[in-house]
Amino acid sequence: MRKGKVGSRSGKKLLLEISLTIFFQKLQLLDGQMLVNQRYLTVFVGGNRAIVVDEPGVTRDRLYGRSFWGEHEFMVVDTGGVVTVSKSQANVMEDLAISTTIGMDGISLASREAAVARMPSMIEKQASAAVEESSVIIFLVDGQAGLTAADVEIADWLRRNYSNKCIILAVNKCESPRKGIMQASEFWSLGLSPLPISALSGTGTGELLDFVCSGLGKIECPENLNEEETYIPAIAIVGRPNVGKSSILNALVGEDRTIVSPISGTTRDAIDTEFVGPDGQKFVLIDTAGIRRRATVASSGSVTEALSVNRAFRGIRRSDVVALVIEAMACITEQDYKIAERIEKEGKGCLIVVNKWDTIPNKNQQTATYYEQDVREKLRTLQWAPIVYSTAIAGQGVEKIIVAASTVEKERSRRLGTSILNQVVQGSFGF
Ligand SMILES: Nc1nc2c(ncn2[C@@H]2O[C@H](COP(=O)(O)OP(=O)(O)OP(=O)(O)O)[C@@H](O)[C@H]2O)c(=O)[nH]1
Repeated sequence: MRKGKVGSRSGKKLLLEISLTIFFQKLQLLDGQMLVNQRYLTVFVGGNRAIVVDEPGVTRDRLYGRSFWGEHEFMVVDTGGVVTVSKSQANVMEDLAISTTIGMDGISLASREAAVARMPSMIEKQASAAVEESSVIIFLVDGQAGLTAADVEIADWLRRNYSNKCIILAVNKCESPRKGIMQASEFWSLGLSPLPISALSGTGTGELLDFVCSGLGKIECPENLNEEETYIPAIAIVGRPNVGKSSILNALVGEDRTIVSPISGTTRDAIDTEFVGPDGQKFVLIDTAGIRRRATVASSGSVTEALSVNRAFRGIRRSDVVALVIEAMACITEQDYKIAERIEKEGKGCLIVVNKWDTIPNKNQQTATYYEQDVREKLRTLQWAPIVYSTAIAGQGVEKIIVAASTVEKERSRRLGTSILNQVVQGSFGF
């Protein structure tokens, strides 16, 4: 669904095939150049999509942003910066992962270390998936640092595996047009035509976008779709860290759309994915970062986490329905209650997902009833929200989440006649 099927913008007849990947090479990330690179993404999609922190390894999942250039519409994919991982680089990445994760996941040190060690390859898998599904690849190199061994390695890898795709070599940080030509000339040896650009000043980015558009295929799109036809309800998946939000998303879409790990704080950006439900209805699923207590986030001093939580709140605001995920064994915590309050305050539709249902021992027919009583008792603000039980790692119960979300969304958008509204307001129904 996601690939090649962007929604339409009224008045546009042609859409260009989506997917243009900008992937950052690892050395650039480790040099702390991500800030500039991310600005480059911002130049493309506008606004403030990706978390931008001058700290390596922040982006982990694939991040999609819709972009326009002239009459053309396409999707830009931002990825983590791992494409080629040598042993020494992998070690650095492990250290980074250790130093930047939240660390309240309750797993043993050995499991944690093993999970951290797997992180670079998982980020790399996400980056490769983005390259795989893209029509155009922008290979971004650093014009100020000059040609590096990693550039050569990546160019070889791209030529070997993706010669059928349009690959554009963009030499970033060429602020001065005259000097830029000199800076770029060094990269001819990669066997691709280097294009000097500056994400900072915007120099050359127009030309780059012209190249991008010429490399994209055309998709016919029906003209003048009305608002109702283009409206796609959004479901935000929110909850405390490590409750299984990403696992639910992956189980629903049937692929590793986001990285799942026992380390809490794995998801950082809010990840949007279009999804078609069993009855053909489309949804946008928004996977969000785990939300810890405000005081805990503040005392951790992590800017990345603070921004992640901010994105999660924005995810709630952008959504129509929120799936509040709680962990079965932990039952309702104070933080779950706080998140529930937030959802209620935002006026969103909601369902409660009790995930990791498999971890409850000796279940019988009464278990869900007892559980429900407890949830109702402790989450009074969401009395009206349906409850769904799931075991995301086995894909059990996840389809019920969509069914419940769809019902909530329909109820939420139901139009009431004036007379019913008057009756409600006047308290005829006992409200
Ligand atoms: N037993 C069990 N484990 C699960 C289930 N769902 C997820 N997990 C495990 O819980 C851990 C966290 O899963 P994630 O999907 O990454 O959790 P998350 O809520 O997205 O985590 P953050 O990104 O940290 O907020 C992983 O080790 C998963 O394998 C489930 O239904 N049952």
